Amino acid sequence: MLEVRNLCKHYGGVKAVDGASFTVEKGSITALIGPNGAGKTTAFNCISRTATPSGGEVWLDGERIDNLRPHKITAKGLSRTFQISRNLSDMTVIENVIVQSKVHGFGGLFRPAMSRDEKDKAMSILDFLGITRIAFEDGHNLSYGQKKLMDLAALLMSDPKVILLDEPAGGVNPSLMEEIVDRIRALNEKGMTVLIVEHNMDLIMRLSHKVVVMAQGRVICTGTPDIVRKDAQVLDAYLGGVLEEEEA
Ligand SMILES: Nc1ncnc2c1ncn2[C@@H]1O[C@H](COP(=O)(O)OP(=O)(O)OP(=O)(O)O)[C@@H](O)[C@H]1O
Repeated sequence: MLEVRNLCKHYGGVKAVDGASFTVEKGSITALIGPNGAGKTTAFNCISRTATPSGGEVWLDGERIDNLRPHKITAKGLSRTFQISRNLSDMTVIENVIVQSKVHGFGGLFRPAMSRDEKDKAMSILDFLGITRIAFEDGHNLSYGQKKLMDLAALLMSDPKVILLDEPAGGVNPSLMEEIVDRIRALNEKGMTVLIVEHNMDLIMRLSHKVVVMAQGRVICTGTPDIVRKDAQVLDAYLGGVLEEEEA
């Protein structure tokens, strides 16, 4: 469904992404993992076109999308969240959800005129995510985890086919993390394809069907969580320390 071919992004002399290729199969939960600075977020930025790739191609459902503007990519069915919540704190949750979905997070200096349909849709998404109780809370009253759920709600407003989640459980308390995992799984069961960047190995190993490991801008291993866990190169580059810590 999503195919990344030889993707490159250079910042001056820094090869943030250096010829990365991988695919995300339709209906899968695919994880993109790797040590800090491996190029995961940059790859996300290039796929969603919030950064311009220096080279390579991105294909969605057989159509090349790396030359499209971000809102066109959203319209084709690909949406993403950001590592840092883009919460517009002077608005309520429901306003945030609607505004973010309209302006892709780069505007929103006004209170939105919300149509009845938009409100109904936003409320049903908040209901699905289990957060209707905070629909009319001000953004600045939310916990970090609730903001993550709000971002997820905003992303679902565009009816995406594939979603890119950048550290959805980062900094979230364990019980809310379980809720987020549960909701991602429920979305996937409804047919949503998911690409996820996350540092929490336990979450990745439980949730994903396939894992793509990046290091220094390149893909060094791809496989099921079990295969990736045992790959010598991955252990060497990254997982060794993490898994040894977990097993200790
Ligand atoms: N705008 C930028 N300008 C210059 N260098 C950048 C920029 N964005 C990223 N980099 C560099 O590119 C490399 C990859 O960064 P990136 O944030 O994509 O890694 P990551 O795998 O997402 O890391 P983390 O897990 O810490 O979020 C790093 O060396 C980073 O310093």
